[in-house]
Amino acid sequence: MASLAITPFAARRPLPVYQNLESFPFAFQPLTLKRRFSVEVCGSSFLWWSKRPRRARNHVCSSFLVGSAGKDALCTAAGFAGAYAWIRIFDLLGEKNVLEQKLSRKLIHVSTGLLYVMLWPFFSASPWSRFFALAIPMANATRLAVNGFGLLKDEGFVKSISREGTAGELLRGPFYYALVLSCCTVCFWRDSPVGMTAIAIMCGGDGIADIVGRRIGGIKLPHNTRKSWAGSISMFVFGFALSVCFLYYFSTSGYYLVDWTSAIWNVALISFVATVVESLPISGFLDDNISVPLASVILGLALFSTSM
Ligand SMILES: Nc1ccn([C@@H]2O[C@H](COP(=O)(O)OP(=O)(O)OP(=O)(O)O)[C@@H](O)[C@H]2O)c(=O)n1
Ligand SMILES: C/C(=C\CO)CCC[C@H](C)CCC[C@H](C)CCCC(C)C
Repeated sequence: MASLAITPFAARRPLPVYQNLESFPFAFQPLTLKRRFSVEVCGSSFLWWSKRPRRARNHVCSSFLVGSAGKDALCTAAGFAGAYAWIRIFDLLGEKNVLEQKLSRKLIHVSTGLLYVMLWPFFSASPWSRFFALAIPMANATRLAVNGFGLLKDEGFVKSISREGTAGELLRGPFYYALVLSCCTVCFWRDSPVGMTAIAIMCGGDGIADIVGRRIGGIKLPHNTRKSWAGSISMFVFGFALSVCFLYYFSTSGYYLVDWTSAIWNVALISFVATVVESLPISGFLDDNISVPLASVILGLALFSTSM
């Protein structure tokens, strides 16, 4: 099994969170640092937290939670608006014939999940923040279901998300996609590399395989003549590169420490296995948006388990 690759700061040192946040490279930094004491208390470990006198603890934490709830609500609202606007842009580009429907759909597949994960560090250190983040893919899953079942008819939305322009399609690949983002948010959130690696490979890797495979094509795979070497190699390369970018992004934001030598090997192995799974002729009964993240999560749990 792999050696210690990634260690959450909280597991190593009792009070590191504000130090991590000092290297936080984003616009929300002043807001976070003003609440330094609160962040230390709630964002570190409950063990340390429970050693505080009860009255002081309640006071600090209730003010922290109220402040963080406002910040989290703002991030959730930005996510709702961002997702709506982003899909609308692709809808307009499709309408104006700037992008063909298949490419527009794949660009949405590649970009939305990656942008969603990039939003995670903007949420507060509250233990509830992941549930605020969860509201974003859940709201989009609801939008897909409502349109997919025909309860609402948003033609632009259906056109930019579906392959053939039929509403029923939204209930398959796109719906699974939103569910996978939701599950990774709840189960892994930002102090684990497992979920973000699975998302990077599902969004970036699998999406790019389609874009490159359709355009370059060329020699087909021996075990699946619908897929090409060009598609699979680009899936491996982009899945790997985007996963490494996420590890860098979240480690420099202070969520965990990375031992790069073993982390790179772990991510390469996960990307390779996910690429092999994507290449198998099984998408008729198991959608790529389930098989690829499932394989990545299982392997990620095994490889990163010593350091969780
Ligand atoms: N490893 C891969 C993956 C995809 N492709 C290309 O991308 C197309 C779409 O692949 P895929 O996404 O697996 O097909 P669908 O499931 O039909 O599409 P979607 O994921 O958009 O639902 C394939 O026909 C093929 O031309 C490829 O060449 N090599
Ligand atoms: C076409 C898709 C998958 C088919 O393989 C992707 C569907 C995307 C969903 C409709 C929208 C998902 C939105 C994200 C959860 C949030 C993005 C937020 C960000 C700020 C843009």
